[in-house]
Amino acid sequence: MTNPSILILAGDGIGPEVMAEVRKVIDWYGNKRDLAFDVSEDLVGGCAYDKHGTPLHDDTMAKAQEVDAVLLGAVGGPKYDALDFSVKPERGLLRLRKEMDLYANLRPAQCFDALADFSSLKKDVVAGLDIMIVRELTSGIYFGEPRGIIKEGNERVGINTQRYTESEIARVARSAFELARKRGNKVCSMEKANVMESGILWRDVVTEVHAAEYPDVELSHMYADAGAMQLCRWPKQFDVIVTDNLFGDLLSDAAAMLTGSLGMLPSASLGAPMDNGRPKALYEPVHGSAPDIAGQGKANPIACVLSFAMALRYSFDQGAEADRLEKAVETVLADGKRTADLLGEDGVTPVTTAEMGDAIVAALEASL
Ligand SMILES: NC(=O)C1=CN([C@@H]2O[C@H](COP(=O)(O)OP(=O)(O)OC[C@H]3O[C@@H](n4cnc5c(N)ncnc54)[C@H](O)[C@@H]3O)[C@@H](O)[C@H]2O)C=CC1
Ligand SMILES: CC(C)CC(=O)C(=O)O
Ligand SMILES: [Mg+2]
Repeated sequence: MTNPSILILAGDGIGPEVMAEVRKVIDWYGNKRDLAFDVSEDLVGGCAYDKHGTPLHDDTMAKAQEVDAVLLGAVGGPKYDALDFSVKPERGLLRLRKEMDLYANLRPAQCFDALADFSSLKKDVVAGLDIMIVRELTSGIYFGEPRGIIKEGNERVGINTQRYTESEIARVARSAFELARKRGNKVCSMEKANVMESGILWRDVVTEVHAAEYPDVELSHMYADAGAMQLCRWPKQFDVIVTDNLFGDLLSDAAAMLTGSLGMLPSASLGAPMDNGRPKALYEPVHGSAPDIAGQGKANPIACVLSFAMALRYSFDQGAEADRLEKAVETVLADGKRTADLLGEDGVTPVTTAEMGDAIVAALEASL
């Protein structure tokens, strides 16, 4: 039997730094759990532009379509800010998501007990928090046409289009309802049906899918601005939140801070099942390339490590090993290990990115 295949696209900025720690974890599984993966690496984002003049080479795109899972670090950075929009690093990531048809982006926000004091909210508001944001990932305003910057009279006009079809809304709604059934059985759908036609359609379709296929799941609706407020006020009222591409992007960064840091939030981007019954999948931290700390050994690798835990769960049918890895992260945090982003003012010396990765591997080892 061949090993499951993984394509690593570490990308730019802190991407390669956090991915180096995931490599340690992957190697540990190969050596200690008889869970070997065929790992290949390639370029995406600014580093791909530097080499090929495009943020995603066609060969890389083809490889991504073939493997069992893609692990991505992050893309972008100030070096590429002035590039033409068509070759910006971020466009490489958007192309991957679109062409792999990864429509359901799962962004779990869980607050580890050891970090409940550190969250930007009060301890009782976040302790035990476990919510799942399901963000639509392949449509909406990041992809809609027309788009561009045009000249109108004497001034420029920037245009983006929010566009959703019924089927795009229905399939991500189903992902959210299916997940809810395995969790707290509640879905809150967020849009702005008060001011956007796409929001009206979103609400209608989610309501129809619910009535026809998931009447056992509790469904509520919220305008996304009020949802942002409720996420900060009392996040534990939510179980699964389903929302569009733009609102999901914003709400998940906000949810990250409930857990302590943007460096804590993993994600899984899932598409339709392949021939083997597993979804097409890409796993990546929610954060970006963090140019302000890149190259300094300060990046928190936990979001990327937890993204690999999601790969173990959703792509490789290794739920128990995913639990083991999440537990290892919990142990390391309970032991007081903190990267700089998780430090308060109490004078604790931060660990480096590599030290955090080593500590996670040591905790895995101790779990045997
Ligand atoms: N999926 C991706 O590849 C994403 C790429 N980006 C790109 O990244 C670049 C920088 O964007 P920003 O808005 O600064 O967002 P960012 O997520 O890179 O950073 C925001 C803040 O969070 C901190 N941070 C992020 N990840 C961290 C980690 N693992 N450990 C410790 N601190 C961490 C950063 O130091 C920074 O202060 C841009 O080019 C942007 O387009 C942004 C978001 C997602
Ligand atoms: C490059 C952006 C589209 C990525 C982003 O901010 C995200 O997906 O969270
Ligand atoms: Mg984002």
